[in-house]
Order: sequence, then structure tokens, then C-alpha cells
Amino acid sequence: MTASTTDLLDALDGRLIVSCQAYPGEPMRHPETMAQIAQAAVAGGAAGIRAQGLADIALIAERLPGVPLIGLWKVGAEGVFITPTLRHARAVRDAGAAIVAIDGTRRPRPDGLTLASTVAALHADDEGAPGDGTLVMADCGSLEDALAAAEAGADLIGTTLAGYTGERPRTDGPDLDLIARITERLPGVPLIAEGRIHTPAQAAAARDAGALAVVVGTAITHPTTITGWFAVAL
Ligand SMILES: CC(=O)N[C@H](C=O)[C@@H](O)[C@H](O)[C@H](O)COP(=O)(O)O
Repeated sequence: MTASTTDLLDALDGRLIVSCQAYPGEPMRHPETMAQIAQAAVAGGAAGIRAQGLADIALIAERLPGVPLIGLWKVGAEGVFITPTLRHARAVRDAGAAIVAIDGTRRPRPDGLTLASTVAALHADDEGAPGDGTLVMADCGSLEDALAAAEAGADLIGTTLAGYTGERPRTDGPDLDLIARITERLPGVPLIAEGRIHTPAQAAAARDAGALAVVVGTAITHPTTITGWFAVAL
């Protein structure tokens, strides 16, 4: 692990990462809007940002230099849709993401590459290049995914897809059991807890279950969903 990688992981250790995403057709789907939300999140104590789409990633990287940025590129919303190919991953990196989040499941990838060869290609791109190496976050849906992703060379594991691939139940709140199982089996691999973390207490529980850092999206940055929670309560 290089010194810069250690610094980046140290900066995230025990901290909050805020995912700033708006979905196709939504009123807030604009890079300026997402950049403002990211800046507001950092002002509130976020140590890192997760962002979707090349324009959002580029603008957030420019506005928040030095803040660890996890980038992804969603293609559709089913199957392998989070940064599905090596081409998408390289574009996310080139847009300015320090950490590239890619589908980290065991499902076939649309470009026919394995997860291992995708990670290896991204790491090989950095060889001999000046500056920091790209870190790859594997967005996983199960313990089996996480074990395979670590074997494939992923730098970080995320529980992003737990409850969305059919291998785990869609828990009401974070999948704490999965977080605990992954950290028990992969003690040396940084785990990012992500998915359905809706309260500060759930964020703390995810950290206590063994996560290095915790990503919160919807509960902080998706007002349509948050409004719906209140609206249905009345
Ligand atoms: C499954 C999927 O597509 N997850 C996406 C991954 O980037 C996002 O839509 C989520 O908002 C993100 O993972 C954060 O999770 P939550 O919004 O539950 O805090």
C-alpha cells in the first residue's frame, strides 16, 4: 500500500461519506446541484463524497479538492449497472474520482472481462505514472461477492448491493449481519458500509459492526424520498 493510499484510508477511518445522486428525470439531476449538496455535506462533517456520472464527478472534484471522492457511472438500473465495464471505470477515474466504484458481484460483466482483469487493468494504468494510484471499490451484494472481490484485488469492499442482487434480504436498514461477516472473514480489507443507512444510530451500528467508513445517500441527499417518509406518516 502506498503512503497516499494509507493517507486516504486514514482520512476515511471512522467517518461519514455522503452519496450525492439524483436519478434520471429528477429535478435535482444537475452537476451544479449535486456539487452544492456535496459542499454542504462536507460543511456538515462528511469526510468523503460518492458521486455518479462524469459531469458530477468532475465538478465535485474541482469544488472539493482533497476530499476523497468515490465515483461511479450507472448504466441503467438492472443487472450489472454500477460502472459495468473497464471503459466506464477508466472514464470515472479520468473525471477525477480517487476511488472508482464498480460492480463487485460475481455476475458476468457486459464487456466479458472478469472483475480481476478489470481491477488489474486499472491498477496497471497507474504503473509508472506520477501521483496517486486509483483505488477500486467493489460494490458487493453478499459475503461470497466480497470474498471473490478481495481475491480479485479490489482495494475496498462495499456492501452497496446487499439486498439488490437476490443473495441477501433487503433489510430494513443496513445489513449489519453482512458487514460483520465480511469484516470477520476479511480483516485486512477496508469495508465501506453502504445501503439503507437512514439514521445516525444505524450509521454508528454499521461502524461498530466493523466498517471502516459509512456511506449515507438517500437519508441525507434525496429529498423526494425523505419527504415521502414524512408524507406517509400523516
Ligand atoms: C443499489 C444502488 O443502486 N445503490 C446506489 C449506488 O451508488 C445508490 O442509488 C444509493 O443511493 C447509494 O448506494 C447509497 O445508499 P442509500 O441511498 O440507501 O443510503
